[in-house]
Amino acid sequence: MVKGKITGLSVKDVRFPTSLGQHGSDAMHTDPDYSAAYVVIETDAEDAIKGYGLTFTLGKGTEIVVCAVKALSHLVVGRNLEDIVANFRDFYRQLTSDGQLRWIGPEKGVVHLATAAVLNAVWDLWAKQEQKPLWKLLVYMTPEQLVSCIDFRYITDVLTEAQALEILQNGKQRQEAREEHMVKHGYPAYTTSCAWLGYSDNQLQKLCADALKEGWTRFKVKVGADLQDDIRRCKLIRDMIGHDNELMLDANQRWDVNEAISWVKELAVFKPLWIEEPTSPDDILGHGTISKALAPLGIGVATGEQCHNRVMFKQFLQARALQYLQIDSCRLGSVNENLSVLLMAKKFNIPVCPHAGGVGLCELVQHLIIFDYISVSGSLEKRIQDILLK
Ligand SMILES: C[C@H](O)[C@@H](O)[C@@H](O)[C@H](O)C(=O)O
Ligand SMILES: [Mg+2]
Repeated sequence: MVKGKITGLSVKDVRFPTSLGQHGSDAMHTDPDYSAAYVVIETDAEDAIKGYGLTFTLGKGTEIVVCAVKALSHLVVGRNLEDIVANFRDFYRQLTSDGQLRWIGPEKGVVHLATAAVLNAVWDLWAKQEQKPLWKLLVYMTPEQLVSCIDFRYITDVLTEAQALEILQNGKQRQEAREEHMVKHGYPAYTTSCAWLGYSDNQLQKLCADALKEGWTRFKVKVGADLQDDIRRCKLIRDMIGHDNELMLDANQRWDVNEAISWVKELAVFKPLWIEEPTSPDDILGHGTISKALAPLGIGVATGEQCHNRVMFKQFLQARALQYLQIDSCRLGSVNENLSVLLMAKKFNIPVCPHAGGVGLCELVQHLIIFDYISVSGSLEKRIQDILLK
């Protein structure tokens, strides 16, 4: 039973000096300080349970997201949790359609990151009051309840409410067996922590050897700044992991479209599964061109960590511009918007491989992808989740 009126919302600017060790560095973010705008909401309920939510940021940007969270808080404080979850679609709309704040979005950029942090806290509060981990709350919601959380505005040309319901109803079939599988085996994952761009070859070798020893079988390497460095590093890692293990590349938006194609062709000998964010995250048709050019080499295009919203994902899917869809628990408008993207991916039969290279993201997004397996896609084929090693 959900209960209580939201009586307070606070937000903290939390930063870790990861840039000192070049942890998290890539071809575009050379000095990232992993950070978060961290939201806590309180209610007047006797249980005193609080909801915790965050959005991932890098250093200075956190200041601005914190301001945006404060600007949204009047839409949250004073509301009854029961009313929010009974009509979650409306609440999502109120947060994303505020007459003054939507001008600096809409549903993108700082204001959308702030929306994600606030809504993540609301979902956390709901799951805690129900005494379930978030994935289980989602798995045990009815298809009607799930659909009532989604804002279908702008996506009904590819996914109507009725179609979403049908997918979720089908997802209920043999759901118990998939839940058991998740509890026993967990979700397949790859490590992104061995080969940040600022790491030396020695460091890369050591981390890769450690990860192999721990049983990791899939590895992501940062590329995009210097072709000769990329060739050397990819060779190093491929030689270590062999051809039974999987290699993925991530360029973090470094290239123009034609440059991406020619650069990745030079790296094709290392047989990467995908090239991630080869160009601007907004260039849907550019991703389509790259996908087409690399398909004969067996290399897919992965993107999504900086894809603003469901509308962009809709177009990526319509344009067949990605082969691996990387949802992010804090870039999209929390669980609500991620649900719509999971359902669209199912409709287009595109595997979802969540992004989680950032503080808190691994912990959050695993709930969404476990739900996806149990209740939406029902498949683990070509599906792996991003994981940071401690
Ligand atoms: C700045 C960050 O570490 C990114 O490099 C990271 O999210 C990366 O793109 C990833 O896919 O994990
Ligand atoms: Mg990435």
